[in-house]
This record gives sequence, structure tokens and C-alpha cells, in this order.
Amino acid sequence: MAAQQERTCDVAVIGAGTAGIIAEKRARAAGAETLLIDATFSGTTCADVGCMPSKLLIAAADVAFGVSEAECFGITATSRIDGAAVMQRLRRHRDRFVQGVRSGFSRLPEGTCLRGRARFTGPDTLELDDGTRIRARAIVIATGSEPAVPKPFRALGARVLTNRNLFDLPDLPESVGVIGAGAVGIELAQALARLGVRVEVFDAGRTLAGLPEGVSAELCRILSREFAIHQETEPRAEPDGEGLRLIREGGSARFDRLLVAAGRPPQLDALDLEKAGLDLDDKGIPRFDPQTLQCGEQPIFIAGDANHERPLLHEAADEGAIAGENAARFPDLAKLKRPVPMAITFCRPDAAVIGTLPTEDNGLVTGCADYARQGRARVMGRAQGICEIYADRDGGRLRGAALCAPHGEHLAHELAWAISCGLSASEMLDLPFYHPTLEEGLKPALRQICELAATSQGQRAGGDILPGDQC
Ligand SMILES: Cc1cc2nc3c(=O)[nH]c(=O)nc-3n(C[C@H](O)[C@H](O)[C@H](O)COP(=O)(O)OP(=O)(O)OC[C@H]3O[C@@H](n4cnc5c(N)ncnc54)[C@H](O)[C@@H]3O)c2cc1C
Ligand SMILES: NC(=O)c1ccc[n+]([C@@H]2O[C@H](COP(=O)([O-])OP(=O)(O)OC[C@H]3O[C@@H](n4cnc5c(N)ncnc54)[C@H](O)[C@@H]3O)[C@@H](O)[C@H]2O)c1
Repeated sequence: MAAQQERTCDVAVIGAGTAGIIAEKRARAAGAETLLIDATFSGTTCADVGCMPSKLLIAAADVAFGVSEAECFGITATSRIDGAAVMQRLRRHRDRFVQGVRSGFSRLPEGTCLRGRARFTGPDTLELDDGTRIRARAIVIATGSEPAVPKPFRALGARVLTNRNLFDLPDLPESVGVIGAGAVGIELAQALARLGVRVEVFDAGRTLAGLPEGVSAELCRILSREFAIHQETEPRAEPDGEGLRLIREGGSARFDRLLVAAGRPPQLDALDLEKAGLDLDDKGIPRFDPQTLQCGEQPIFIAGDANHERPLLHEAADEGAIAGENAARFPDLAKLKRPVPMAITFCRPDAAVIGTLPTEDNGLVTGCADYARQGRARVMGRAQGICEIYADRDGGRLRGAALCAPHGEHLAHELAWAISCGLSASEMLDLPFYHPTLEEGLKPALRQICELAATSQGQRAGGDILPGDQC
């Protein structure tokens, strides 16, 4: 990856995260000569500081929580959480995921990888911080996003944690204040709390993890048994010895560390986008076509968190593929068939938002399932949560869902797949539902939709009485 002074290529990809790696691969497969540029080649946000380490922390928290709940099954168990060992296991696995990505870089054709921070000097030219100049027929922007640290917290220095440094802590802190109740804040707050850290969450908004109000209120009620959640508040912070104090109307609390999970704006500032002649929106993001990923009429494409459309891993991968292919075949552009939107937050119970939510004028009806009485959930000692399913009043075709329910990640997929297939509630009721499963718990919501839409409840209408339904 030696620095060079002048390079030309068909397609230059800025950013070697998930979107960029896939964009480069697809462009090369389409016959383009490619360059993959990255400031660090750290091995993707997902593997290094995002999806994978956060799920490793949650996996440890699940084990600790299982032990703490064992007594209700008649099992006596005690746990001692060794925070240093928890973090060591996390890093051991995280580092393997990262190593897997990095070894992929070394298998790319010689000279493809260029290390450096890129910025535009014209619509088809880039310059790296070491002075290397690049001319490309087409350019893919795949620069990802970065955690926002609101100004009032910046003076706290090393007391501030984000997803960038949390997973490198040698041990678990005793107490953490969390700013932000989005997916990052909620997942990490609960995992830390279950691992014995004293946690409180503070959010400026009224809802958790992007959920609609009713489901958010239910999730908040459930999570509040484990840690405090303060909504509609923007606390200020001041240093307090080695730790900090969060101050808001009605009180203050001291914490060892502050985890800031206050959103992830795209990383575009350093790119000098104005030199590329792109039309930018009020947040400085290039206007682009979500199907082709093209920015305006230029041979420039934007994929993954950088475009802020759907900042999720599977979307970054899809977008990278189409952006890379279109960059190679410009101006003959392919269109991405966008999947049904689906966002899962891996708290317990899992939370998810899928497809279209009801508004005052989109004619959707809501069926609701309650997991507090559901048979399998009770068997598992996990009987809590709800699932709302949204469907057309006319015909009962499924359009969306929101849930917080045990093993909700799987329910979310099943609902997203049913919506993708264009099923109605009565058609979904005609599919096989094994007993006793959490999937059965969706039936009351589907039946309610059939009633509201005045459609048949499917061939097996009234044919099953499930344990849990009636007690
Ligand atoms: C804590 C956490 C947990 C998450 N969990 C999940 C999850 O469970 N499921 C899920 O679907 N999503 C999850 N996400 C979101 C997911 O990780 C992202 O959507 C995804 O990784 C974005 O990939 P990307 O390719 O767009 O960006 P990245 O992987 O961030 O890649 C961007 C790259 O661009 C490089 N770069 C930036 N600017 C420049 C420049 N000027 N010049 C050169 N290089 C540059 C950076 O060095 C970086 O390597 C999580 C995110 C976080 C933070
Ligand atoms: N399981 C997953 O798929 C997963 C997990 C983590 C992250 N992600 C992705 O990462 C993205 C970013 O996640 P995130 O949680 O950082 O951002 P987010 O935008 O979803 O949530 C940020 C929250 O911080 C609050 N906030 C902002 N400034 C504040 C302040 N000063 N005081 C109090 N509250 C404040 C906002 O009200 C908001 O609720 C998500 O949208 C998601 O796409 C996905």
C-alpha cells in the first residue's frame, strides 16, 4: 500500500467498510480497474467497533442474566462477573472478525488498496493527505458515519466513551451514564446493566430505539425494571473527580464514565464535496437516487452510512453492490430493488420496526399481540412485550410491524418476509404455525386485522386454542 503520486483508474472507492469493500468487488467483477482508499483499513465499523463487539457484550450479558433468573426455574446458581475477563473474551472474538476482514484486503490485486484520507479536488479527481492524486472515471463515496459527541460533553475528555473506545476498556466501569436511547444506547445500556454496571439512560426524545409510541412505552416499562430511563431530557455534564456528574431539572447523578450514543452523522466533512460539484441537502449530504445510488447526474455514487438513508449493515452491503456495479457501467445504471425496511435493536426483549407504520391518512389498521400471556414465552420465563402488526384496511395486506418481544429478531424476519411476499393477514394465518412457539403469539394480531379488514381468518379460523390464550 505504498503512497504514489499519480494514479488513474475506472472506479475509485473511498472507504473500506462494508459498503466500500463490496462496491470495489462488484466494480472489479464488472471489469473495472479499481482503487480502494481508506484512512486506516481498520477492518470495518461492523467488525471492529459496531455490530460484532456490541453483540459480544450482549452475549455475555445474556449469560449473566440467565444465572440471575435461574431461581424462578428452581435452580440455584450464583454468578461472579469478572469484567476484565468479559472484555478479554469480547476482544478475542472481535479481533478474529477484524482479522478476517483485513486478510481480505491483502488478497486484492496488487496496488488496489491505497492508504490515506481522500478529498475531492474536482468531480473526477481526488487527493490523499500524502499528496497522491487520483483520477477516476467514477467514484463511490462509502465513508460511513461517526458517533456525534454533543458540545457540552466534549470538555469531559477521557471520561467520555463512544462505540469507538468502549470495547477497548480493560475492565467494566462501576457506573455509566448513557446519552441517547437509540439502538446503540439501549443495547449497550442493558448489556452493561446486566453485567453489574450501574446505568442510567438520558434521551432528549420521547421514544426508544425508533419505535412507535405504544411499543416504545411498553419497552420502556420493561427495561425500567433493570435501569433508569429518563426521557425528554438533555442533561448537562461537569467533571466530578475522576468521574462526572450529569445534571438535569430535578436532580443530578454521578457516574464513572459517560457513554455518548447520540446519533451517527455521516463522515463527509473531510471530503470537500463542494469541489465535486454535488448538490447537497441541508445536512450536507449529497442528494442521490436511492435506487441507483447516483448523486445528481454525476458519475459519483454514495453507499452505506455515508448517505444516512438506512444506516444498517445489510443495507450498506446492498447499496455497496449496486453503487460499485453502477460506477463500473456508468452511464447505463441498474436499479436496486430496496428490501422492506427492517431495524432490530438487540435488547431483551428484542425491539424491531418493519415496513410502513400507520399515519392518520394511510388507511392502515393495527392488530396487537400480547406476549405477557403467551404460552411459549411463559414456559421460557420471558412472558413480556407486545407486537403490533399494520395492514391495509381494505383487504388486510400486511404493510408493517413494530414489536418488543422475546426472540423478536426472528419474529421481525418472519414479518418482514411475509410483507415482502405481499401476504395478507388471512394468508399468513394459513401458513403452518408449529406449537408451542413464539410465532403462534402473532396469531391474535393477525386475527384482529382480519376482523378490522372484514376478511376471512383463513382456513383454520377458530381451530386452535393455545395454552396461555385463555389464562
Ligand atoms: C455500536 C454499533 C452497533 C451496531 N450494530 C448493528 C447491528 O447489530 N446490525 C446492523 O445492521 N447494523 C449495526 N450497526 C450499524 C452498522 O455497523 C453500519 O451500518 C455499517 O457498519 C456501515 O458500514 P459502512 O461501510 O457504511 O461504513 P464503515 O464500515 O464505517 O466504513 C467507512 C470507512 O470509510 C473510511 N473513511 C471515512 N472517511 C474517509 C476518507 N475521507 N478517506 C478515506 N477513508 C475514509 C473509514 O476509515 C472507514 O473504514 C451498528 C453500529 C454501531 C456503531
Ligand atoms: N441493532 C442494530 O441494528 C443497531 C445497533 C446499533 C446501531 N445501529 C445503527 O446505528 C444508528 C445510530 O444509532 P444511535 O443509537 O447512535 O443513534 P440514534 O440517532 O438512533 O439515537 C440517538 C438518540 O440520542 C438522543 N440524543 C441526541 N443528543 C442528545 C442529547 N444531547 N441529550 C440526550 N439525548 C440525545 C436522540 O434523541 C436519539 O434518541 C442507528 O440508527 C442504527 O441504524 C443499529
